[in-house]
Amino acid sequence: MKRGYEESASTSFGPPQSRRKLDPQGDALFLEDDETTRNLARKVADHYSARTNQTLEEREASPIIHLKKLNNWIKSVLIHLYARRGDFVLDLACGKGGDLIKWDKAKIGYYVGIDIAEGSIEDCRTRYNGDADHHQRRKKFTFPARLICGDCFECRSRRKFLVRLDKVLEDDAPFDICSCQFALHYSWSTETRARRALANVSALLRPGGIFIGTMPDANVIVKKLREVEGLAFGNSVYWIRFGEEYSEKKFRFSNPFGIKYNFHLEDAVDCPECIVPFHVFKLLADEYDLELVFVKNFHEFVDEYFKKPEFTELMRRLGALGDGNKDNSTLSQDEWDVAYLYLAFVLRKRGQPDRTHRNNDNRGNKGQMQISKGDIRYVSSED
Ligand SMILES: C[S@@+](CC[C@H](N)C(=O)[O-])C[C@H]1O[C@@H](n2cnc3c(N)ncnc32)[C@H](O)[C@@H]1O
Repeated sequence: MKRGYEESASTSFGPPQSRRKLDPQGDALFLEDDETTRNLARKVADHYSARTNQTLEEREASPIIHLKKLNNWIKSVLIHLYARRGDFVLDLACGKGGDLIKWDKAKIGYYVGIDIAEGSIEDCRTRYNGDADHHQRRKKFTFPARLICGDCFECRSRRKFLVRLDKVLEDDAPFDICSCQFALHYSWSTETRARRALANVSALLRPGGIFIGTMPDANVIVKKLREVEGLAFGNSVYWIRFGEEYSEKKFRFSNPFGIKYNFHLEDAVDCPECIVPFHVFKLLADEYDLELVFVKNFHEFVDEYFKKPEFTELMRRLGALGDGNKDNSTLSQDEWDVAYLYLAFVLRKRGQPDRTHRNNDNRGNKGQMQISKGDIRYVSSED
Protein backbone atom coordinates (compact mmCIF):
# COMPACT_ATOMS: atom_id res chain seq x y z
CA MET A 1 0.00 0.00 0.00
CA LYS A 2 1.34 3.41 -0.92
CA ARG A 3 2.55 5.81 1.71
CA GLY A 4 0.36 8.91 1.70
CA TYR A 5 3.03 11.59 1.88
CA GLU A 6 5.10 13.16 -0.76
CA GLU A 7 8.32 14.57 0.56
CA SER A 8 8.63 17.35 -1.98
CA ALA A 9 5.14 18.57 -1.21
CA SER A 10 5.54 18.30 2.52
CA THR A 11 8.74 20.30 2.56
CA SER A 12 7.50 22.93 0.14
CA PHE A 13 5.47 25.00 2.53
CA GLY A 14 7.26 27.36 4.88
CA PRO A 15 6.41 27.92 8.51
CA PRO A 16 3.28 29.91 9.28
CA GLN A 17 3.62 33.66 9.29
CA SER A 18 3.93 35.52 12.54
CA ARG A 19 0.82 36.39 14.54
CA ARG A 20 0.09 39.63 12.82
CA LYS A 21 -3.44 39.97 14.04
CA LEU A 22 -3.42 37.88 17.16
CA ASP A 23 -2.53 38.38 20.79
CA PRO A 24 -0.84 35.53 22.70
CA GLN A 25 -4.21 33.96 23.55
CA GLY A 26 -4.96 33.70 19.85
CA ASP A 27 -7.61 36.39 20.11
CA ALA A 28 -8.07 38.80 17.23
CA LEU A 29 -6.82 42.24 18.18
CA PHE A 30 -8.74 43.80 15.35
CA LEU A 31 -11.09 42.27 12.89
CA GLU A 32 -10.19 42.33 9.25
CA ASP A 33 -13.26 42.93 7.14
CA ASP A 34 -12.51 39.97 4.97
CA GLU A 35 -15.54 39.57 2.76
CA THR A 36 -13.90 36.81 0.75
CA THR A 37 -13.41 34.68 3.83
CA ARG A 38 -16.95 35.28 5.04
CA ASN A 39 -18.41 34.55 1.62
CA LEU A 40 -16.47 31.31 1.50
CA ALA A 41 -17.77 30.24 4.91
CA ARG A 42 -21.32 31.20 3.83
CA LYS A 43 -20.97 29.24 0.58
CA VAL A 44 -19.92 26.16 2.54
CA ALA A 45 -22.76 26.65 5.06
CA ASP A 46 -25.35 27.07 2.27
CA HIS A 47 -24.06 24.01 0.48
CA TYR A 48 -24.41 21.77 3.54
CA SER A 49 -27.69 23.37 4.67
CA ALA A 50 -29.24 22.61 1.30
CA ARG A 51 -28.39 18.92 1.52
CA THR A 52 -31.54 17.24 2.67
CA ASN A 53 -31.75 14.05 4.64
CA GLN A 54 -31.86 10.92 2.55
CA THR A 55 -34.11 7.96 3.02
CA LEU A 56 -32.43 4.64 3.70
CA GLU A 57 -33.19 3.58 0.11
CA GLU A 58 -31.69 6.78 -1.35
CA ARG A 59 -28.63 6.34 0.82
CA GLU A 60 -28.10 2.74 -0.27
CA ALA A 61 -28.41 3.81 -3.91
CA SER A 62 -25.62 6.39 -3.57
CA PRO A 63 -22.67 5.88 -5.95
CA ILE A 64 -20.38 6.33 -2.94
CA ILE A 65 -22.32 4.25 -0.41
CA HIS A 66 -19.32 2.04 0.37
CA LEU A 67 -17.04 5.05 0.75
CA LYS A 68 -19.55 6.57 3.19
CA LYS A 69 -19.52 3.32 5.14
CA LEU A 70 -15.72 3.22 5.07
CA ASN A 71 -15.63 6.80 6.42
CA ASN A 72 -18.01 5.74 9.19
CA TRP A 73 -15.76 2.79 10.00
CA ILE A 74 -12.72 5.09 10.25
CA LYS A 75 -14.57 7.51 12.55
CA SER A 76 -15.85 4.58 14.64
CA VAL A 77 -12.32 3.21 15.04
CA LEU A 78 -11.03 6.62 16.16
CA ILE A 79 -13.87 6.94 18.67
CA HIS A 80 -13.37 3.38 19.87
CA LEU A 81 -9.65 4.00 20.38
CA TYR A 82 -9.97 7.24 22.33
CA ALA A 83 -13.41 7.71 23.92
CA ARG A 84 -14.00 6.54 27.48
CA ARG A 85 -17.22 5.94 29.36
CA GLY A 86 -18.58 9.22 30.74
CA ASP A 87 -16.46 11.46 28.49
CA PHE A 88 -17.53 14.99 27.66
CA VAL A 89 -17.42 15.35 23.88
CA LEU A 90 -17.21 18.44 21.68
CA ASP A 91 -18.13 17.69 18.06
CA LEU A 92 -16.93 20.60 15.88
CA ALA A 93 -18.79 20.76 12.54
CA CYS A 94 -21.07 17.95 13.70
CA GLY A 95 -23.20 18.13 10.56
CA LYS A 96 -26.46 16.20 10.75
CA GLY A 97 -25.27 14.26 13.78
CA GLY A 98 -24.01 11.29 11.80
CA ASP A 99 -21.70 10.32 14.66
CA LEU A 100 -24.31 10.38 17.47
CA ILE A 101 -24.74 6.60 17.44
CA LYS A 102 -20.97 6.10 17.52
CA TRP A 103 -20.70 8.31 20.61
CA ASP A 104 -23.62 6.50 22.20
CA LYS A 105 -21.85 3.17 21.72
CA ALA A 106 -18.84 4.68 23.53
CA LYS A 107 -21.17 5.50 26.46
CA ILE A 108 -20.12 9.14 26.67
CA GLY A 109 -21.50 11.40 29.40
CA TYR A 110 -22.25 14.63 27.54
CA TYR A 111 -22.24 15.85 23.93
CA VAL A 112 -21.99 19.35 22.47
CA GLY A 113 -22.37 19.66 18.70
CA ILE A 114 -21.73 22.83 16.71
CA ASP A 115 -22.19 23.43 12.99
CA ILE A 116 -22.42 26.48 10.77
CA ALA A 117 -25.24 25.04 8.61
CA GLU A 118 -28.66 25.71 10.12
CA GLY A 119 -30.26 22.89 8.15
CA SER A 120 -27.69 20.41 9.42
CA ILE A 121 -28.08 21.44 13.05
CA GLU A 122 -31.84 21.07 12.71
CA ASP A 123 -31.36 17.56 11.27
CA CYS A 124 -28.96 16.80 14.12
CA ARG A 125 -31.60 17.95 16.60
CA THR A 126 -34.30 15.70 15.17
CA ARG A 127 -31.90 12.79 14.94
CA TYR A 128 -30.88 13.28 18.57
CA ASN A 129 -34.54 13.45 19.64
CA GLY A 130 -35.21 10.26 17.72
CA ASP A 131 -37.74 12.02 15.43
CA ALA A 132 -35.82 11.68 12.19
CA ASP A 133 -37.88 9.68 9.73
CA HIS A 134 -34.96 8.75 7.47
CA HIS A 135 -33.77 5.99 9.75
CA GLN A 136 -35.58 3.40 11.71
CA ARG A 137 -36.78 4.76 15.07
CA ARG A 138 -34.21 4.03 17.69
CA LYS A 139 -34.10 4.09 21.43
CA LYS A 140 -33.19 7.39 23.05
CA PHE A 141 -29.56 8.36 23.29
CA THR A 142 -28.17 7.83 26.76
CA PHE A 143 -26.25 11.11 27.05
CA PRO A 144 -27.55 14.70 27.43
CA ALA A 145 -26.66 17.06 24.61
CA ARG A 146 -26.48 20.68 23.58
CA LEU A 147 -26.48 22.05 20.03
CA ILE A 148 -25.03 25.29 18.73
CA CYS A 149 -25.32 26.84 15.29
CA GLY A 150 -22.32 28.95 14.37
CA ASP A 151 -18.91 29.25 12.82
CA CYS A 152 -16.59 27.27 15.07
CA PHE A 153 -13.49 28.73 13.45
CA GLU A 154 -14.39 32.34 13.95
CA CYS A 155 -17.40 33.24 16.05
CA ARG A 156 -17.94 36.91 15.67
CA SER A 157 -21.10 38.85 15.00
CA ARG A 158 -22.21 41.14 12.22
CA ARG A 159 -21.69 44.02 14.61
CA LYS A 160 -18.14 42.72 14.99
CA PHE A 161 -18.30 41.75 18.62
CA LEU A 162 -16.24 38.70 19.26
CA VAL A 163 -18.29 35.68 20.26
CA ARG A 164 -15.55 33.20 21.00
CA LEU A 165 -16.52 29.57 21.15
CA ASP A 166 -14.39 28.96 24.23
CA LYS A 167 -16.40 31.71 25.99
CA VAL A 168 -19.74 30.36 24.75
CA LEU A 169 -18.80 26.95 26.14
CA GLU A 170 -17.07 28.17 29.28
CA ASP A 171 -19.54 26.41 31.58
CA ASP A 172 -19.45 23.14 29.61
CA ALA A 173 -15.67 22.83 29.45
CA PRO A 174 -13.31 21.17 29.92
CA PHE A 175 -14.02 18.47 27.38
CA ASP A 176 -12.27 15.09 27.34
CA ILE A 177 -12.48 14.70 23.57
CA CYS A 178 -12.87 17.10 20.70
CA SER A 179 -13.75 15.68 17.29
CA CYS A 180 -13.69 17.50 13.96
CA GLN A 181 -14.57 15.13 11.13
CA PHE A 182 -14.15 16.11 7.48
CA ALA A 183 -14.25 19.82 8.28
CA LEU A 184 -11.04 21.28 9.71
CA HIS A 185 -9.88 22.31 6.23
CA TYR A 186 -12.69 24.88 6.19
CA SER A 187 -10.70 26.74 8.85
CA TRP A 188 -7.63 27.01 6.63
CA SER A 189 -8.82 29.96 4.50
CA THR A 190 -6.73 32.39 6.57
CA GLU A 191 -4.11 32.11 9.26
CA THR A 192 -6.45 33.92 11.67
CA ARG A 193 -9.14 31.28 11.25
CA ALA A 194 -6.71 28.37 11.40
CA ARG A 195 -5.32 29.72 14.65
CA ARG A 196 -8.78 30.43 16.04
CA ALA A 197 -9.78 26.81 15.36
CA LEU A 198 -6.77 25.46 17.25
CA ALA A 199 -7.06 28.05 20.03
CA ASN A 200 -10.69 27.01 20.56
CA VAL A 201 -9.83 23.32 20.72
CA SER A 202 -6.92 23.90 23.07
CA ALA A 203 -8.89 26.18 25.40
CA LEU A 204 -11.80 23.74 25.60
CA LEU A 205 -9.88 20.48 26.11
CA ARG A 206 -8.69 19.38 29.53
CA PRO A 207 -4.95 18.67 29.95
CA GLY A 208 -4.38 15.23 28.46
CA GLY A 209 -7.59 15.59 26.42
CA ILE A 210 -7.73 14.21 22.88
CA PHE A 211 -8.44 15.89 19.54
CA ILE A 212 -9.43 13.47 16.77
CA GLY A 213 -10.16 14.38 13.18
CA THR A 214 -10.20 13.60 9.49
CA MET A 215 -9.45 15.96 6.60
CA PRO A 216 -8.04 16.05 3.07
CA ASP A 217 -4.42 14.94 2.72
CA ALA A 218 -2.67 17.93 1.12
CA ASN A 219 0.36 15.88 0.07
CA VAL A 220 -1.75 13.47 -1.96
CA ILE A 221 -3.75 16.29 -3.56
CA VAL A 222 -0.62 18.24 -4.54
CA LYS A 223 1.02 15.05 -5.82
CA LYS A 224 -2.02 14.21 -7.97
CA LEU A 225 -2.17 17.77 -9.30
CA ARG A 226 1.46 17.56 -10.38
CA GLU A 227 0.89 14.21 -12.06
CA VAL A 228 -1.74 15.51 -14.49
CA GLU A 229 -1.33 17.90 -17.39
CA GLY A 230 -4.02 20.41 -16.55
CA LEU A 231 -5.34 21.78 -13.30
CA ALA A 232 -8.05 19.18 -12.75
CA PHE A 233 -8.10 15.51 -11.93
CA GLY A 234 -10.56 12.96 -10.66
CA ASN A 235 -12.53 9.87 -11.57
CA SER A 236 -16.15 8.77 -11.93
CA VAL A 237 -17.11 9.91 -8.43
CA TYR A 238 -14.99 13.02 -7.76
CA TRP A 239 -13.06 15.84 -9.31
CA ILE A 240 -10.72 18.49 -7.96
CA ARG A 241 -9.97 21.67 -9.89
CA PHE A 242 -7.41 24.33 -9.07
CA GLY A 243 -7.66 27.86 -10.46
CA GLU A 244 -5.39 29.39 -13.12
CA GLU A 245 -3.38 31.13 -10.41
CA TYR A 246 -1.86 27.70 -9.71
CA SER A 247 -1.01 26.94 -13.35
CA GLU A 248 2.66 26.56 -12.41
CA LYS A 249 1.62 24.14 -9.67
CA LYS A 250 3.76 26.08 -7.27
CA PHE A 251 2.34 27.54 -4.13
CA ARG A 252 3.20 30.61 -2.14
CA PHE A 253 5.05 28.72 0.51
CA SER A 254 5.42 31.76 2.70
CA ASN A 255 1.67 31.70 3.22
CA PRO A 256 0.24 28.18 3.36
CA PHE A 257 -3.32 29.42 3.99
CA GLY A 258 -6.15 30.10 1.56
CA ILE A 259 -4.87 27.74 -1.17
CA LYS A 260 -8.26 26.98 -2.66
CA TYR A 261 -9.51 24.32 -5.01
CA ASN A 262 -12.99 23.24 -5.99
CA PHE A 263 -13.98 19.81 -4.82
CA HIS A 264 -16.87 17.76 -6.16
CA LEU A 265 -17.74 14.38 -4.67
CA GLU A 266 -20.84 12.71 -6.08
CA ASP A 267 -23.76 12.81 -3.68
CA ALA A 268 -21.73 14.54 -0.96
CA VAL A 269 -19.63 17.65 -1.54
CA ASP A 270 -19.55 20.46 -4.07
CA CYS A 271 -17.73 23.47 -2.70
CA PRO A 272 -14.44 25.30 -2.40
CA GLU A 273 -11.95 23.80 0.05
CA CYS A 274 -8.48 24.73 1.25
CA ILE A 275 -5.23 22.79 1.29
CA VAL A 276 -3.96 22.04 4.81
CA PRO A 277 -0.22 21.25 4.62
CA PHE A 278 -0.02 18.82 7.49
CA HIS A 279 3.44 19.70 8.72
CA VAL A 280 2.33 23.34 9.08
CA PHE A 281 -0.82 22.17 10.86
CA LYS A 282 1.35 20.13 13.23
CA LEU A 283 3.62 23.11 13.98
CA LEU A 284 0.67 25.41 14.56
CA ALA A 285 -1.13 22.87 16.75
CA ASP A 286 2.02 22.53 18.82
CA GLU A 287 1.93 26.29 19.52
CA TYR A 288 -1.48 25.68 21.11
CA ASP A 289 -0.18 22.83 23.25
CA LEU A 290 -1.66 20.15 21.02
CA GLU A 291 0.95 17.49 20.31
CA LEU A 292 0.70 14.97 17.54
CA VAL A 293 -0.11 11.38 18.53
CA PHE A 294 -0.43 10.13 14.96
CA VAL A 295 -1.39 11.04 11.42
CA LYS A 296 -2.25 8.41 8.83
CA ASN A 297 -3.51 8.59 5.29
CA PHE A 298 -6.81 6.63 5.04
CA HIS A 299 -5.10 3.87 3.04
CA GLU A 300 -2.53 3.41 5.75
CA PHE A 301 -5.22 3.66 8.43
CA VAL A 302 -7.31 0.91 6.82
CA ASP A 303 -4.24 -1.23 6.29
CA GLU A 304 -3.31 -1.00 9.96
CA TYR A 305 -6.66 -1.27 11.74
CA PHE A 306 -8.44 -3.68 9.43
CA LYS A 307 -6.03 -6.35 10.68
CA LYS A 308 -7.38 -6.04 14.22
CA PRO A 309 -10.18 -8.56 14.78
CA GLU A 310 -12.54 -6.14 16.58
CA PHE A 311 -12.32 -3.66 13.72
CA THR A 312 -12.56 -6.34 11.01
CA GLU A 313 -15.84 -7.36 12.57
CA LEU A 314 -17.00 -3.73 12.69
CA MET A 315 -16.15 -3.33 9.00
CA ARG A 316 -18.26 -6.41 8.23
CA ARG A 317 -21.19 -5.03 10.22
CA LEU A 318 -21.01 -1.60 8.61
CA GLY A 319 -20.78 -3.22 5.20
CA ALA A 320 -18.11 -0.92 3.75
CA LEU A 321 -16.72 -3.80 1.76
CA GLY A 322 -20.18 -5.08 0.91
CA ASP A 323 -22.42 -7.35 2.93
CA GLY A 324 -21.58 -10.47 0.98
CA ASN A 325 -25.19 -10.71 -0.23
CA LYS A 326 -27.25 -9.46 -3.11
CA ASP A 327 -25.11 -8.20 -5.97
CA ASN A 328 -21.83 -8.70 -4.12
CA SER A 329 -21.21 -4.97 -4.47
CA THR A 330 -18.20 -3.64 -2.63
CA LEU A 331 -16.02 -0.54 -2.43
CA SER A 332 -15.11 0.38 -6.01
CA GLN A 333 -11.58 1.30 -7.09
CA ASP A 334 -12.81 4.86 -7.70
CA GLU A 335 -14.16 5.07 -4.13
CA TRP A 336 -10.88 3.64 -2.79
CA ASP A 337 -9.03 6.35 -4.76
CA VAL A 338 -11.15 8.98 -2.99
CA ALA A 339 -10.22 7.45 0.38
CA TYR A 340 -6.57 8.10 -0.54
CA LEU A 341 -7.34 11.85 -0.58
CA TYR A 342 -7.94 11.88 3.20
CA LEU A 343 -6.02 11.46 6.42
CA ALA A 344 -6.91 10.84 10.06
CA PHE A 345 -5.09 12.56 12.91
CA VAL A 346 -4.95 12.42 16.70
CA LEU A 347 -3.54 15.20 18.89
CA ARG A 348 -3.22 15.35 22.66
CA LYS A 349 -3.45 18.49 24.79
CA ARG A 350 -0.28 18.84 26.86
CA GLY A 351 -0.42 18.52 30.61
CA GLN A 352 -1.41 16.04 33.25
CA PRO A 353 -5.08 15.13 33.55
CA ASP A 354 -6.66 16.44 36.74
CA ARG A 355 -8.00 13.22 38.20
CA THR A 356 -10.13 15.03 40.76
CA HIS A 357 -12.27 17.15 38.46
CA ARG A 358 -14.84 14.43 37.88
CA ASN A 359 -15.62 14.24 41.58
CA ASN A 360 -15.62 17.96 42.16
CA ASP A 361 -17.60 19.29 39.26
CA ASN A 362 -21.33 19.28 38.79
CA ARG A 363 -21.25 18.93 35.03
CA GLY A 364 -23.42 15.84 35.15
CA ASN A 365 -26.59 17.90 34.84
CA LYS A 366 -25.59 19.70 31.66
CA GLY A 367 -27.53 19.63 28.43
CA GLN A 368 -30.91 18.11 27.74
CA MET A 369 -32.31 14.73 26.81
CA GLN A 370 -34.83 16.34 24.43
CA ILE A 371 -33.81 19.41 22.44
CA SER A 372 -36.41 21.88 21.16
CA LYS A 373 -35.80 24.36 18.33
CA GLY A 374 -35.59 27.12 20.91
CA ASP A 375 -32.81 25.30 22.76
CA ILE A 376 -30.39 25.68 19.84
CA ARG A 377 -28.04 28.57 20.52
CA TYR A 378 -27.19 30.65 17.48
CA VAL A 379 -23.83 32.39 17.62
CA SER A 380 -21.65 34.41 15.29
CA SER A 381 -24.16 35.80 12.85
CA GLU A 382 -26.88 37.32 14.99
CA ASP A 383 -25.42 37.75 18.49
C1 LIG B 1 -18.39 16.91 5.26
S1 LIG B 1 -19.42 17.54 6.48
C2 LIG B 1 -19.00 16.56 7.89
C3 LIG B 1 -20.06 16.50 8.94
C4 LIG B 1 -19.74 15.58 10.13
N1 LIG B 1 -18.58 16.03 10.86
C5 LIG B 1 -19.57 14.15 9.68
O1 LIG B 1 -18.45 13.63 9.71
O2 LIG B 1 -20.57 13.55 9.29
C6 LIG B 1 -18.66 19.08 6.85
C7 LIG B 1 -19.41 19.89 7.88
O3 LIG B 1 -18.63 21.02 8.26
C8 LIG B 1 -19.51 22.08 8.54
N2 LIG B 1 -18.75 23.33 8.56
C9 LIG B 1 -18.03 23.87 7.55
N3 LIG B 1 -17.47 25.03 7.95
C10 LIG B 1 -17.83 25.21 9.24
C11 LIG B 1 -17.58 26.24 10.21
N4 LIG B 1 -16.83 27.30 9.89
N5 LIG B 1 -18.11 26.12 11.45
C12 LIG B 1 -18.90 25.05 11.75
N6 LIG B 1 -19.18 24.07 10.88
C13 LIG B 1 -18.65 24.13 9.64
C14 LIG B 1 -20.53 21.96 7.41
O4 LIG B 1 -21.70 22.69 7.64
C15 LIG B 1 -20.74 20.46 7.38
O5 LIG B 1 -21.78 20.06 8.22
